[in-house]
Amino acid sequence: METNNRTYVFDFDSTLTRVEALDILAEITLANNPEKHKIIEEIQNITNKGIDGDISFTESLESRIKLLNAKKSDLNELIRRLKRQVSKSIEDNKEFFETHAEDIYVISCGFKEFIDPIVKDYNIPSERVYANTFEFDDKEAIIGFDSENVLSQHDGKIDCLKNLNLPGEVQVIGDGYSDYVMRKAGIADKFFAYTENVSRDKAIDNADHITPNLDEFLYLNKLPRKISFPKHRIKILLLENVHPDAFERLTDDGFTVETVSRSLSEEELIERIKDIHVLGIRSKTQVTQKVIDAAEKLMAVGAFCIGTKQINLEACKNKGVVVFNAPYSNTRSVVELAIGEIIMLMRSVFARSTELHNGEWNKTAKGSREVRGKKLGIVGYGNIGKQLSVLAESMGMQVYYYDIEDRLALGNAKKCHTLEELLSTSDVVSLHIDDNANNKNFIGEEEIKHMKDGAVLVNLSRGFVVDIPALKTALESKKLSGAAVDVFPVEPRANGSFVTDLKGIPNVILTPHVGGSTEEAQKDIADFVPGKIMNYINSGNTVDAVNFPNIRLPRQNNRHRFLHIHKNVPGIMAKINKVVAKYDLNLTGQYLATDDSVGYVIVDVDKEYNNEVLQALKDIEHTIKFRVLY
Ligand SMILES: NC(=O)C1=CN([C@@H]2O[C@H](COP(=O)(O)OP(=O)(O)OC[C@H]3O[C@@H](n4cnc5c(N)ncnc54)[C@H](O)[C@@H]3O)[C@@H](O)[C@H]2O)C=CC1
Ligand SMILES: O=C(O)CCC(=O)C(=O)O
Repeated sequence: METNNRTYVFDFDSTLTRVEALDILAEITLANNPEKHKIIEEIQNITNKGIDGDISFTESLESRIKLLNAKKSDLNELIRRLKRQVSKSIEDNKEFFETHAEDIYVISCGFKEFIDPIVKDYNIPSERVYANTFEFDDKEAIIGFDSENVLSQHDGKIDCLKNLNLPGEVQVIGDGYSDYVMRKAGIADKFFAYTENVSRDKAIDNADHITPNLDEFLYLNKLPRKISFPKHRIKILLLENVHPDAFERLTDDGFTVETVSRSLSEEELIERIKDIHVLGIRSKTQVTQKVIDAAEKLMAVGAFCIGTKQINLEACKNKGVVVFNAPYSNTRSVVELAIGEIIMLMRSVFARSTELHNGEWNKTAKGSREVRGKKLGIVGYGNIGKQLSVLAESMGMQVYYYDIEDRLALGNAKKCHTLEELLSTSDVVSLHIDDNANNKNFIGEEEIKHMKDGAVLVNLSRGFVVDIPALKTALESKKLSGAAVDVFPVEPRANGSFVTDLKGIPNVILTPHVGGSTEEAQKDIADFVPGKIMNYINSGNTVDAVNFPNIRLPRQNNRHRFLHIHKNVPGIMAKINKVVAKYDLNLTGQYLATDDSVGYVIVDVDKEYNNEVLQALKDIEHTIKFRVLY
């Protein structure tokens, strides 16, 4: 048990629990009442007016009890429900209620009948719970409350706290103005507006501190807590119109998230990145060395797409910034677009459609071919190439593929040993190679020469892979009968005007890099990437990181976890262990993952440790980043 000459006075409803208990009681008692919603709304209005001090509390209590029409037996169900509705950060920090049991009080205008059983689980005995009590009739119906209790009176909390005459500094934690009044009256020393469940302007405006959860309260008071750094202090910036689900997932987990619908220029990003802990981007934002140099707090970058060429992965690694992407989420979307475009090109549908848009009826079979039995050449037999192979074959196409790596053929696909072999065989060539810089101008004049006359080319990989002037010439000379291009060597940062040399050429389908832009893909990415980010920030896991040693860590309870990222030079592990030995830490786990340039050590220790150990670990030469998780 610890004490520091301070007492903590907690409100109950919407502070220790996520809800107002009488609202829940109303849901129980009015379950079968046809007027249920109307009555509950009325009760909530009365509750809010009482909390904000707009009507007298006694008046609010009387009116609500009348509307509730509750019985003693309803309280059992209420207690059962409230146990499941304890505020998340209160639940997470149960240890605080154990270590400071002597210093914690509850002063509430709710009722002891349901507060006592809930807070008992948090080590707060009935003697330290100050609240109202119900009055029952002989049939055990709730008919009123003990009107002698000061807490049934307007601003009753003031008298209640005054009567307690608590020693030392008194801190009040609550969501309402009726909690603040104790501070206003000069009986409490500090008022913390607790906004985890509800944000009330009158409380916030008057608070000494606003605490979005108990973590922040404990952090401000330098008290032991479940996580070392409150999550809402971790700032996440999501650019480029990342799907709103990502915002929701990350904010639900407690992070502070900002979104910008477009990509930022290097200068803009340098300015914004300074106080950002996690950056989320898609394919347009360039995370350069200069950006990383300016990123003082950056811990992770999430690429909400497959490609990571836009990120200087080495610069990130050297700064201890872990990068994640979504390698699978949008692959099916790209494949479906490729299939659609192959059919459209082979049938010259866009040419016919454009003519008709311009008022020309041109019913012809010329330049219109089935895909059945045609040869599809897939360049890059990775996650996308392979799926395309399966779908194309199911439409009756003969599939050929070429890859620099050994890739197993799916179905009846045939492997080509050279690019030339594939190009000279295929009626359709579809590019699905990765975004590495060596693939610049991968398809140019020479390669096009090897293609069959009248073949079509589909590029949904990266813009720089195709030499655009060479493609333009081939299309204009009719060497190629069509092309579909989704990606361009230079793409704009935001939606707006855009010009390409391929504009206006018949049977050329142009799309603004939308291969992976489907609702399904974006939703899946918005689930996948935040999951990886949260896993790293919350527990140190680097599984699936693209630039960092991958490590899957076991879950830990009642332990502290130190994360140490350092340059991979000899002797660091020994130095870490020297610190561990010097401060007599009781290790419960130690993990190490390295690559050529960085080492990542995770140290799990028992509850107690000397704070000096943190500085000692930070001070180890070649340390890149160090943080304590919990
Ligand atoms: N248009 C869009 O919206 C989207 C485009 N993409 C792009 O699609 C491309 C493919 O993505 P995934 O299939 O997921 O990648 P992946 O990494 O799974 O597969 C790429 C394959 O290309 C092969 N490869 C690389 N260079 C090659 C070369 N010079 N010659 C032959 N094979 C080569 C690799 O060995 C690998 O098997 C990437 O460039 C990605 O950025 C991905 C998603 C959406
Ligand atoms: O739509 C996006 O954000 C980029 C898609 C893409 O090219 C990728 O995932 O690599």
